[in-house]
Amino acid sequence: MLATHNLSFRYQDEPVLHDLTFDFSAFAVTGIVGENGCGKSTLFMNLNGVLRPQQGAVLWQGKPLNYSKIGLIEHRQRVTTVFQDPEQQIFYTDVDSDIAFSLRNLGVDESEISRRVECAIQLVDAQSFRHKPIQYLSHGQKKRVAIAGALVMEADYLLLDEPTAGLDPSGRQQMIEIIARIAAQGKHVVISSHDIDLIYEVCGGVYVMNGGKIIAQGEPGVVFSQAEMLREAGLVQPWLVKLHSELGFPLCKTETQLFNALRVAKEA
Ligand SMILES: Nc1ncnc2c1ncn2[C@@H]1O[C@H](COP(=O)(O)OP(=O)(O)OP(=O)(O)O)[C@@H](O)[C@H]1O
Repeated sequence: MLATHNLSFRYQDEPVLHDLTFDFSAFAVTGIVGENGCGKSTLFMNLNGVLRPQQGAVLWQGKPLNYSKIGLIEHRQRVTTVFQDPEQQIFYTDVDSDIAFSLRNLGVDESEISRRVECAIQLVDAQSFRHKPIQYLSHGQKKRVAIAGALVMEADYLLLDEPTAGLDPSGRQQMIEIIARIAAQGKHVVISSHDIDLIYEVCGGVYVMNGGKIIAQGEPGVVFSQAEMLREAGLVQPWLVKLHSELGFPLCKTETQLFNALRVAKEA
């Protein structure tokens, strides 16, 4: 449903994205990895219609995005974005009002707003801090509020820009669980990150970007086995893939799976 076709974008004289063809419908969770400055955030702003490509197109159901005011309002109800810095998306001092902001702007009925806010709060596990003023929340909690604010749109696609940036290990683990819960609800999630371990663990498909181009795509275990390609893109292999390719450990998606496999092998 959400895709791009030969999309190229430049800021004034600086070309940033080159001839990008993505299909984000094949997997529940798709990852885009690349080093700082390779164009991930610029791509997201093209995908949600904030920026418009000079060549090629963003496609919805195979048709080029309609950039009229109405077209963009419709598009943003199908594709919502959560940016890296939650402060950019926080407008109120209380959690519930902040999460409801976009729906109130759209004039959605108050009982429907309450229903959607409750669902979003459950999904991001925000029950324990929903009554605290937002300014007292931790960075990780603010990120979860920003995600809830996107989830209430009940869009088909959620774009997450660097969802684990600035999170401690337990916040990171909670984010992984939240992404899994969102995907289990039948939504598509697209994650842009240079946290390659995250992308390896949660994504069904992955694109590697370098210098605004796609240099590899496919199943994460296969793509991330190409150590030389990743080095050229300024990335390192996920540690679980490295253990497999360099030391012959079983290829596992998560640390838990690896420990279980090693325990079984030890007992055998
Ligand atoms: N508003 C802008 N005007 C001009 N150049 C910009 C603008 N925003 C980004 N750029 C440039 O576009 C390139 C891609 O930036 P972008 O933020 O999309 O990369 P990124 O992969 O998201 O980086 P990071 O991982 O650091 O967030 C960089 O060279 C950046 O300097």
